Amino acid sequence: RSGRTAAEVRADFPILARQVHNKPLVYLDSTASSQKPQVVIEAMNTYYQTYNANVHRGVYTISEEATAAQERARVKVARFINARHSKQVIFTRNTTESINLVAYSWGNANIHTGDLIVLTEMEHHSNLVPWQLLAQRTGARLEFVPVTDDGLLRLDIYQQLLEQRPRLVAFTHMSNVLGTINPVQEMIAQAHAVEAIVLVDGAQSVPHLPVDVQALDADFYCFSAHKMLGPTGIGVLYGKRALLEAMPPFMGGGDMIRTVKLHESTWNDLPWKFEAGTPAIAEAIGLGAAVDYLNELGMDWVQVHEQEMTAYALEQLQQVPGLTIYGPREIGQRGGVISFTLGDVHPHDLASILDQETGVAIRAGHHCAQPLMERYDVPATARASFYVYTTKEDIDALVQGLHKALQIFTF
Ligand SMILES: Cc1ncc(COP(=O)(O)O)c(CN[C@@H](CS)C(=O)O)c1O
Repeated sequence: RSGRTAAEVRADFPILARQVHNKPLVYLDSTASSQKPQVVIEAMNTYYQTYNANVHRGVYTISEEATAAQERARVKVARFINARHSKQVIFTRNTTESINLVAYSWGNANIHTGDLIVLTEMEHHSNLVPWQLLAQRTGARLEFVPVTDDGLLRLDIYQQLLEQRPRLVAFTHMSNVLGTINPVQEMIAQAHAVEAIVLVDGAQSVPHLPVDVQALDADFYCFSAHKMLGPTGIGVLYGKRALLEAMPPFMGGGDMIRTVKLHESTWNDLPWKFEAGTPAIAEAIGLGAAVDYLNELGMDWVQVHEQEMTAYALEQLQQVPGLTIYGPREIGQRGGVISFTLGDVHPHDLASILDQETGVAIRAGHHCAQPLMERYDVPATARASFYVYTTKEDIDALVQGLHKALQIFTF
């Protein structure tokens, strides 16, 4: 919708004017954390400079302004994912905490010995370990949907697992390693047909794709501000109202209560029942500014831009000798995350050379997805990822860097 070019967008991100090792910074690790536009930085500074106060409690102007700003941010987030009501938007610290909140609050109350939880082989540790801990606490069992050689879920096996009537199904909307975009709407409908509850890990989808939680009919949907142009320290748990109303609090403390006696307390309404203590106020305001920025660009623009960058990158990378790409080749089946290996060059060495020789920043490692590394029999991969500020010149710099690394490592 915006019609702006990535080159124009780049000017909004102060850090992208940086040099590293006397070369322009080429930031290709937005999957780990995105960069921040000036308007997000300014929104947070303005809060600290002109209306810094605690929320919900003060009966003075700047506290009322801070409270209003935080709740405006919540409404913006609710509209951004098309939640029916902003009460369904719980502010957490990050995707990891959002998933843990569901595993402890909904899980402890609803998962029992012998119950089945279905996950997939491509999950991030944050959407795997909380369920392992829940299974250990309750005696539930985990089953996993495998991934094909080119990074797609085995939906036939997903169907078979659903026949065992799991209580809970949890999967990522987009893989942070393979870039695979899963058919979540269809997977949710199939899980609901056997009365399973579905949690979607949206850490890599909300920043990059239009997400409509009502159309998807997700029961829980989780994501982080720092991956979508916002600050670290704040994330979101979206949940269906009836589920959130029925769930016991996750953490106890100030704000999440209605009345407190020495021996027992009653709880506040949604969303505050799940927001104990002083919230991340500046971060909520920053997230609100990030949502405004993305709405200005339009998520359709974001998705199309990233598809263009991904198509160009796949085309260029495939010409690098000895380079192996992991994940779907079809642009419609993947987002702007490309994991790859370059011959037998260790990804860590490759990332260091790229940083030192060309100013290119990519991720190297297991990307908090060790089971997926095992599935592809690699100790680690290199990973390049794209966002609203990525240009073809960035990708050219990466490819030139890879050729330079080949020279260094093959003589
Ligand atoms: C699919 C997916 N699910 C959960 C998380 C966790 O997000 P937090 O904001 O850290 O809680 C991430 C964050 N993945 C980063 C850090 S490992 C990456 O470099 O891939 C993710 O990609």
